[in-house]
Amino acid sequence: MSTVNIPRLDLNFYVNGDEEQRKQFSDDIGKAFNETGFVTITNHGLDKKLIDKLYEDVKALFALPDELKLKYEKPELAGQRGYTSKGKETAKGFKAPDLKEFWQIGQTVTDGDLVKDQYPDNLLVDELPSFNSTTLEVYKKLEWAGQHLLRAIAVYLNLPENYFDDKVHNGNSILRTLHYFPIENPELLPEDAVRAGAHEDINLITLLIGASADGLELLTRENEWFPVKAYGEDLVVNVGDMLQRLTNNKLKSTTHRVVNPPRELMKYSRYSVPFFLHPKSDMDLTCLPSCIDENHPKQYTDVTAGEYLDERLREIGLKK
Ligand SMILES: O=C(O)CCC(=O)C(=O)O
Ligand SMILES: [Fe+2]
Repeated sequence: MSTVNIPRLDLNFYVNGDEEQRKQFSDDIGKAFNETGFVTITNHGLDKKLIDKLYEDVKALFALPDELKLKYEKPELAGQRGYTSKGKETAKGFKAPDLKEFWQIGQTVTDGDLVKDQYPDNLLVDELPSFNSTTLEVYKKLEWAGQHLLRAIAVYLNLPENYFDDKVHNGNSILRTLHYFPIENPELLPEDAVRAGAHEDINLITLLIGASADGLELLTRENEWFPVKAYGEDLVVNVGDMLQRLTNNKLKSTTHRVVNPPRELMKYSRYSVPFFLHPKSDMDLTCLPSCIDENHPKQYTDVTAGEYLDERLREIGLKK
């Protein structure tokens, strides 16, 4: 099996470090995003207590009866807010849907920004007020961490440090709480049914809480699957297709999946919480001129983030 370097980086080095530490952080994250598309991040601003509380609330949500959760499934929202039931999302190129259900929370604009009109309101879980408040707090904290990671990436790309700031302020980010549900009879599953089929994320970067659980794997350049492991409460952070597009493939949106556990463990749940950091929909994803040269001809047509998101949601069956 090939070995893959997924460095563990301390966000505090970038946020509060001296010049040398900040430069080191930018270089390290840029290099890892160029090579494997994945890093793990410590000192990201979410303490263990908040993460434990989040998982407690997420478990309580999915433990609610299916009929009750279905009350919060709104097909007109294309899964972007509230509940998406089992069997709804299918990775591109797969026949069987992923073995998961999820709940998504979007942006809450409170500063009068006109972008508010573009976003549907979040659905609140009447039965679990603490789920609503915890996820909102986690959303804000991950937005903060993501903004600082993008600053470090902008420096690596020789852009102004604040290049992404106004593009992600009040952006269309999504916090997804995920439940890979127990399967009592794995032998009855369709052949290609997995927890999450091989895919690339759509957004700029993804910050994932809970990747200490087994199952997440990335596809190496040698076309081998390699397990991604995070230490303790570290976040796993990876490049999505929007950032890959913007950088004309300089930063890699690496294919990943969540495999099924051994048969005897299929009857246990797996939970995870990715935060998909999206810009506002008017962000121009045209390849940066600095990422195009003789050896790296332009690979993508010009598109805005909003147009691109629409196209991708149709592909995975969430938007009709
Ligand atoms: O559950 C995980 O560990 C990863 C989930 C994921 O890749 C996704 O939802 O895009
Ligand atoms: Fe993903």
